Amino acid sequence: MAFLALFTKSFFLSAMLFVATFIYYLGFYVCKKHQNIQLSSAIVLYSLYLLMFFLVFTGGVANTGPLWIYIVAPVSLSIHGFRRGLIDIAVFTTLIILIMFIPSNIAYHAIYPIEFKLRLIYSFLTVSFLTTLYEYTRDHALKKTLELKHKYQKLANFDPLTNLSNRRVAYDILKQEQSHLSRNKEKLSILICDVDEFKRVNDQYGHNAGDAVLIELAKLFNEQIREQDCVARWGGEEFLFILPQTSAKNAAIIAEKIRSKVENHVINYQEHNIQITISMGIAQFEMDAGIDEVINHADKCLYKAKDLGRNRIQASNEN
Ligand SMILES: Nc1nc2c(ncn2[C@@H]2O[C@H](COP(=O)(O)OP(=O)(O)OP(=O)(O)O)[C@@H](O)[C@H]2O)c(=O)[nH]1
Repeated sequence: MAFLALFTKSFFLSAMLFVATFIYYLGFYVCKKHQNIQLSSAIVLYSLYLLMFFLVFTGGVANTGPLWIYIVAPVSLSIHGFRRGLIDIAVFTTLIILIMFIPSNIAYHAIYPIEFKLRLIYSFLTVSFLTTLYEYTRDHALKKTLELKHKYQKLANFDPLTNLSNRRVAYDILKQEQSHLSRNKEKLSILICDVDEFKRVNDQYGHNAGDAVLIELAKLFNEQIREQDCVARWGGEEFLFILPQTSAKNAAIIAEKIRSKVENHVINYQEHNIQITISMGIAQFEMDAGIDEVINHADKCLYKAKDLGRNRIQASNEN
């Protein structure tokens, strides 16, 4: 359009269009180079408004300048979203009306027939309304999709009963921690914890009471671990603790603290006071040991702890 205006000797219009092109490029540059999307969109949007005011004021080529104002609604709404975009459009419409209806003896501007001015405003408002409706629906659909994404992500990563990480996430964390281990030569230990005679809790108080016990245990475990540790629901009444920068010896101290905390904790469910105990198997990662191998070690220790009478911890070097 700038080149066309140049060929038709509309030098001022051509210069304005070249300036606008440069400003849009500047907006693009700010976005690309400085990742400042807010600033670049403000540059694009408000320079577009200025160009529109200029085209309506001067008439552009043969008084067709006002026909470009329809692009304002979609650009405003896509840049500033539903609410702010609507405010921008309202302010823009008011200024356009002022420019077109201002008496030409006050400011000399392009003269349009009254029918044209009114129809331009009506059609602009109709396009703005339809664009707003579209933007609202799109925004609503996007929010719903993000909500669903968040919900399914949560379902995929967390156990819905206890809100702890599930087995898959625990395995991923173990893989991650194991890779740190080979790089930093740090120690890493795990605890596998199983509720003792949990079937009895279900049989005696009901399945819902069993669920309440698991929820309370998860809370208690979370309170006992350090920031760098992780506790996950490994299976039915089994939990896995991942303890980075921790030797088996220190893991045993942590395990004993947790075991004793559970032993002395009374879980109130409806009118029942439920007391439970846990057994734990401890294993430390050796440099070239695989994850399954270490889990196997911890599992064997857990069985041993159960065999020795439950409510105890057992480390692999005590086998
Ligand atoms: N309420 C409830 N029970 C569960 C859940 N997952 C597993 N269980 C129950 O946990 C019980 C585990 O029983 P067992 O494997 O026999 O073990 P235990 O009774 O804990 O005995 P030991 O492990 O040998 O001390 C079973 O009755 C399962 O139904 C759950 O999410 N909620």
